[in-house]
Amino acid sequence: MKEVEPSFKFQNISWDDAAKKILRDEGYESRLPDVINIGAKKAGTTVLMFYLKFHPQIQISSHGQEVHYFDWHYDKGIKWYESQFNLANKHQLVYDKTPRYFITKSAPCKIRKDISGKLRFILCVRDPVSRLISDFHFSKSIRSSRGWRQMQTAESETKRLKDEILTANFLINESSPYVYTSDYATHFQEWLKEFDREQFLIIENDEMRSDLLGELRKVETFLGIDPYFTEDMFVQENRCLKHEGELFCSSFISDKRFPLPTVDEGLEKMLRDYFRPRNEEFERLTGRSYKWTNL
Ligand SMILES: Nc1ncnc2c1ncn2[C@@H]1O[C@H](COP(=O)(O)OS(=O)(=O)O)[C@@H](OP(=O)(O)O)[C@H]1O
Repeated sequence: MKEVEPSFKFQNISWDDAAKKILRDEGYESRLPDVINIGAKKAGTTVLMFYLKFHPQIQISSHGQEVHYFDWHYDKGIKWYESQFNLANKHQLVYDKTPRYFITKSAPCKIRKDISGKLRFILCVRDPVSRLISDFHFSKSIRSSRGWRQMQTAESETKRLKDEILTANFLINESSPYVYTSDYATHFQEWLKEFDREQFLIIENDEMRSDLLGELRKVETFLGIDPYFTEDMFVQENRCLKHEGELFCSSFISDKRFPLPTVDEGLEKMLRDYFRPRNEEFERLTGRSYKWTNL
């Protein structure tokens, strides 16, 4: 009898399914995440995933994007969630990054119920005021047309920012999503109702900007995976990574083709006064200090 070529065996199934079959034969399987980067939005979550995906023991979503299961796609079911990730072998960890989970009140409880085993979380944080400005700028920049952008000035952006984050009585508007997302203590409290503090690694944005390799090593240690990143891999001011003889570069700098708002002394003081007690509470909850807590 004629031997059937392996490629022939797969001719009625997609290339993707054929590749998956080969991987399954080699011990790869579909799995729910072992580690979730829960946020916060605009605190450096993309750059962190860009590098971690090169680690041989990390598998991310197959489309390389945020999965948004526990906030937007929960009705699609857990099998759908599982199917969003690359197959992983027993030495690898499956990694989800969806910064909106951090502020989704129902997410911690859903995650605890739906994913068994000892999950680990990475929480990226940043000076709440600079996070707020980045979030404000970025949200509008992705929604707005080029014509709109060209008409913006620092003054018009400052006015728009104030309209968004201040109430009619010129107080900080707690329900503005920009303000709300930067109130780390309120959100983290919800996570601590369901998980132990030890399950979270906090990555601070300024520390990641000044010592990317150091922070990646913290992630490796926290996740119990082999040390992979070395100094010589990072080139062009950390924007590119040398991996298996190739150079991979990406731009993580948000689109700032129209002016940023100006945060004058008065507004900055209001924001700092608003966030200070919340930052202090966040320090207490996380058991570590941040340079921006008492600014
Ligand atoms: N190496 C490094 N370290 C720390 N932070 C960095 C790094 N590279 C980029 N960035 C900044 O990360 C900001 C975007 O954060 P996120 O990727 O979490 O944004 S998002 O929520 O996924 O949209 C975004 O901030 P802004 O530029 O202020 O908007 C990026 O500049």
